[in-house]
Amino acid sequence: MSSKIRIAARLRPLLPDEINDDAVGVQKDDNGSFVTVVHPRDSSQHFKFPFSSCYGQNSNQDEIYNSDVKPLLDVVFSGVTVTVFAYGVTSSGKTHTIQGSKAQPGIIPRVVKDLLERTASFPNAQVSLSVSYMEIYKEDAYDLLVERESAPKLPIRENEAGQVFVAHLSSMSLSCVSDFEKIYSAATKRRSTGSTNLNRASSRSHAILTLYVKVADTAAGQTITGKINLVDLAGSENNKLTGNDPSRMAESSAINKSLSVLGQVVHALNQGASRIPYRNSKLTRILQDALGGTAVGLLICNLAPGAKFRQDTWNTLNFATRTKEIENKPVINIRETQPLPKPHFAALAPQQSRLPPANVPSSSGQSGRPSLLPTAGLSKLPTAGLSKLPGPMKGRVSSFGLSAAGTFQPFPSGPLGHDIRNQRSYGGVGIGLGMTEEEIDERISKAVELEVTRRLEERERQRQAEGKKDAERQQQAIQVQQQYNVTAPDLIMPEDTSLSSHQISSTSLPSGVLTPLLKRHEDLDNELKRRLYSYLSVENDSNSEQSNKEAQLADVLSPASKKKTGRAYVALARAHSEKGNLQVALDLYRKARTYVPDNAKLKDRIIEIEYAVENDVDFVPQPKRKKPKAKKKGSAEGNSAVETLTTVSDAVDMDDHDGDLEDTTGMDNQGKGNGLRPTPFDEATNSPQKQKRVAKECDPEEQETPPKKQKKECVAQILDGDSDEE
Ligand SMILES: Nc1ncnc2c1ncn2[C@@H]1O[C@H](COP(=O)(O)OP(=O)(O)OP(=O)(O)O)[C@@H](O)[C@H]1O
Repeated sequence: MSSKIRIAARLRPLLPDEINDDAVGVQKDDNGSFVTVVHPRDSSQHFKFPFSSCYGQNSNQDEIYNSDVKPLLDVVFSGVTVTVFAYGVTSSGKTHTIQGSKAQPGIIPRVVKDLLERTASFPNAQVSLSVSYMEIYKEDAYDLLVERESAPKLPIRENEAGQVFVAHLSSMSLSCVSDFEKIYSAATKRRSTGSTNLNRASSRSHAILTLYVKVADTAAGQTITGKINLVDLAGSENNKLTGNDPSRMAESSAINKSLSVLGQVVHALNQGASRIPYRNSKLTRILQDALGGTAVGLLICNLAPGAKFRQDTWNTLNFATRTKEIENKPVINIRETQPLPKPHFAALAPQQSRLPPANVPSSSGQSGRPSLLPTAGLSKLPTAGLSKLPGPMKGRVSSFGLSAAGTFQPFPSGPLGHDIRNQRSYGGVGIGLGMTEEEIDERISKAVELEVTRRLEERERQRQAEGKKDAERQQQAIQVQQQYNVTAPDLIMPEDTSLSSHQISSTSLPSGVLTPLLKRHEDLDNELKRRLYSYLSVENDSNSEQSNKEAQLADVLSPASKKKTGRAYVALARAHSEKGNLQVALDLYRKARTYVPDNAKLKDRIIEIEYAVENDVDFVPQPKRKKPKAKKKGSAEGNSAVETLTTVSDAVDMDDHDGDLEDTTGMDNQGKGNGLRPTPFDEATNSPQKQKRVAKECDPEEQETPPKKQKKECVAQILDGDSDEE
C-alpha cells in the first residue's frame, strides 16, 4: 500500500506592525480549500494552490490538530511510523503550530496527552510510551534530553538493513502528562534559539521529537511498535530581512543548506531519480524514511501573510506542491513472540527483558540506539542474542508490509527477508514452528551466510562497474579535449560523471552553443570552462546531486567567477527555454541561482517557468531584439558596443552592468530593467533604474572594457546561434 504525503497549509495572523495587504489568503470552494497568492501587478488575478486542508488566519490549534494530526495516532498504534513536519519561512508559525504556548498548546503536548490516554485503553496488552528529542544544529545532531554541556554530537549510523538511526540518542519513558511537561520544558530550553529582526525567538535548529509506542500483547504473542516524529524545522531565511550578524549567518547558512537539500530530495523523488541525495544533509538523512520511505507523512506548510513574504510563500507553496506527489510505502513494525507457556510465565518474565526491543530506544545510554525510522525487525535483532535465549523465548521477528487490501504481507522486503522467505517455503513450515533450537539457529546462520555471499558478490560487481566507468571517463576526457580543442590542464573532469561517450556527443544542448565559446574565447577563465563542461557532462545525471555539487562549488568561487558562471548558465537556460525545453531551462536557471542567489530577476524567471511547467502552460520568452546593422565598415567598432549590450541585456536575464547581481533582495527589488519580458513580479518597466541604464548603455564613455565586452559578445553569439556549427 502506498501513501502520499498529506499537505496542510496554515496562514498565520498578522503580527503587530505587519501590514494587512491581502497578498496571501485562504479560500474554499466546491472543489476544496486552497491558498491564494495575489498577482503582484494585477490584484484582480490570483495564483491558486489547492491542498487537502488549508487553514486561514483565524484558525486555531484545535482545528489543525483534530482534523490532521489526531487521526494519525491510530496509524501509530498500528505499528507504523508517522512523521509530521512544520515547514515554512522564518516567523511563519512553525514553532507555534508544533509546540505552541501554554495558552495555545500545539501539536506536541496534544499528541502526548492523547497517546497517554490511549495507553490506558488496552486491557489485554502492556503499552508503554517513551520520548526522545534531538536537534540538528549547524549540521550536527544533539540530544536535547541531556544537559547541553554533556551533549556530544551524535553520530548517524545505518544498520545492516540500510536503516538510518541516530546512535546514542537517549529516551525517557512517560507515564503521565506532568512527567512529560517537566522533561519537555527542560529540553526546550536547551534548543538553540536566537533573536532576529523577524522573530524574537527564532529556532536556529531543526528539532525532532519522537514518541515511541510499544504495545506488547503477550496472549497474541506479538509486540507492535509505532512512533511519531514531530519535526519543527528551522525556517529558511533571507539574511537581509533577518538582519543576521556573522554568527547568525553561519546558522542561517546551515539552515538554508539543509532545507535546500530537502528540496533536492523532494525534486529527485518526483523525478524518479535513481539516486536520492539523502546523504547531503543530516536532516534528510535522519528523515529519510519520511521522504519516500516507509513512514506516513504530513507536511504542514506555515505561511506568513503579506507581500513582504510573497516570494517565500511562493517558494513554500511550490515545495508543498512537489511534496504532495511523494509516495511512501508504510510498513507495520511487528515483532512476533511465541506465546509463553503458562506454568512458566512468572519464571520467564525477567528473561524477556534480555530480548532487545525491535525499535524502542532504551535509556541506558548504550550505543546502537534505535533509528528514528521504522525497523525491519529481523535484521535489527542480533542473531547472537537470539541464540542465547532459552527455547520458549526465542522470538520470531518480522516486518510486515501492508498490502493494498489491508492484509499483511508476511515477508520483509529487504534481502535478508527474501532469504527467510525462501527458507520458509523450502521447509513448508514457518520458522520456529515445530523446529528445534538448533534447527532455528542453523536456518538463521544459513540466511546470514547467504546474505553475506550476496553482498560480497554485489560489491565485486560494483567494483567492476566502477573500473569500467573510470575507463569511460578517461575516454571522455580525450574526446572532449579533441572536440573542443581544450588542453588537459584547462579541463577538469567531474569525478563522478557516469555518462558514456555516446551520451556526451548526443547531449541535448542547442547545436553550436558550447563550441564557439570554448573554441574562440580561450581567454575565458578555467572555472567557467569547467562549469560549462560539468553541465554538459552531467546534464542527464541526477539534478539534485548536481545542484548540491553546484552549491559546494559556488561556496568556493570568487564573486566574479560566481557571476560569470551564473551568467553562462542563464545563457544556456534561455537557449533551452526558446527551444521549448522548459524543464531543462528550469534546471539551468536553478543552477544559475546557486551562484547568484540574490538576483531577483532570476528568482522571478524561475517562478514563471516553474509555474509554466507545473501547470503545463506555455512560457513565451521575450523575442530577442534585432541587432542594429553596422552602418559603415569604419564605424563598426563604435556600434558593436551598443549592439552587444542590447543583445546581451536582452538575452541574459541577469546582467551586472548596474549591479543587479549585488543588490537584489527578492520581491522588493524590481524594475532593474534589463530588457526582459516583464515577469509576474516585475514593477513597471519604465523604472528610473531602467532609464538610467539605457542612458548608460548609449553613453560611449560608459562602455565596457574590451575583455568584458568580448565575453558578453561570446554569450550573445551563443544565444544568436551564429556559430560555425550551424
Ligand atoms: N497561528 C498563530 N496565531 C497566533 N500567533 C502566531 C501564530 N503563528 C505564529 N504566531 C506568532 O508569530 C511569531 C512567529 O512564530 P514562530 O516562532 O512559531 O515562527 P517560526 O516559523 O517557528 O519561526 P522560526 O523559523 O524563526 O523559528 C510568534 O510570536 C508566534 O507566537
